[in-house]
Amino acid sequence: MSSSVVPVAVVGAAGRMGATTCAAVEEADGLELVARIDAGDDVGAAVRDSGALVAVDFTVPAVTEANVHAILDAGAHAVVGTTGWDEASRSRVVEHLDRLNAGREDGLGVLIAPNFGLSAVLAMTFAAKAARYFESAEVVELHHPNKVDAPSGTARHTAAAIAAARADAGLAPSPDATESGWEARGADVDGVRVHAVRLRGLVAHEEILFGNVGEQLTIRQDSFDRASFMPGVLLAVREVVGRPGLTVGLEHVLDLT
Ligand SMILES: NC(=O)c1ccc[n+]([C@@H]2O[C@H](COP(=O)([O-])OP(=O)(O)OC[C@H]3O[C@@H](n4cnc5c(N)ncnc54)[C@H](O)[C@@H]3O)[C@@H](O)[C@H]2O)c1
Ligand SMILES: O=C(O)C1=N[C@H](C(=O)O)CCC1
Repeated sequence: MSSSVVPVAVVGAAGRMGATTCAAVEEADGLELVARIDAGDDVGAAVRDSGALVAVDFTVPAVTEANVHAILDAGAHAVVGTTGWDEASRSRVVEHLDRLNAGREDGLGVLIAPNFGLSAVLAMTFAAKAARYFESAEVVELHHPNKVDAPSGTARHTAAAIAAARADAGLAPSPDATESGWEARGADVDGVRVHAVRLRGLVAHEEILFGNVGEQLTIRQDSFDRASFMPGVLLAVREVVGRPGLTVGLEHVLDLT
């Protein structure tokens, strides 16, 4: 393996996204797939023994944080697509990175992105820009019925960005006269209602709805094939090595912030 080639391990390699990522890495110039890791494997040992410089995690919410700690202890950077992260789990990763990187110039990096798809990242960016101008905002996410978590990580990331923009603009809560049947109003993510649809035939889709008197703005993105996520995954693999610490969201790598 020449020194310019980046060795990459994939964790969750037998899954929908992991298998797609393995194929993409094998096809990519300058990257070499050195490990396919899945349930039952010792993630840290497999990453360390493979000599991977970067490990990509597409597993399940219940295990992704533990996998990232194991990847870091194995001396590799992590690119994480698995969803289910919250402020507490992200903080524990930051603490781990701070300990490992103390005094180092070339510290380890972790890049977590709820969505690596360009259309999704742009939709989230446009929504954050539009949010301050509308009285009402709601998010609808639509996915295949094999998805284990709801709302999606993309919808949570979108709603959090909308909520931050609304707070920055000093907006009042969106109007809602609901008195009963709150279970039909969807999840409350930072004060933004998020609705989840699961339907055979779908892959990954999101609609962001903004409303004012007499008008509506709808921002929609569709991922019809998991190939749509791969340019972003490969970009993250190449970028994470030079980004010590925790980066959350591909928008920071696409110069959209
Ligand atoms: N960021 C993005 O762009 C993006 C895109 C699609 C999916 N996702 C997320 O990626 C995750 C995986 O989605 P999927 O559709 O590939 O799921 P999947 O169920 O098809 O794949 C998950 C894989 O992880 C493996 N696994 C489970 N526990 C493990 C462990 N402890 N160690 C190693 N491997 C383990 C499973 O055996 C399986 O092969 C989900 O959280 C999903 O929300 C993110
Ligand atoms: O297929 C999935 O599962 C997806 N999960 C991510 C999310 O939860 O936002 C990204 C879209 C596809």
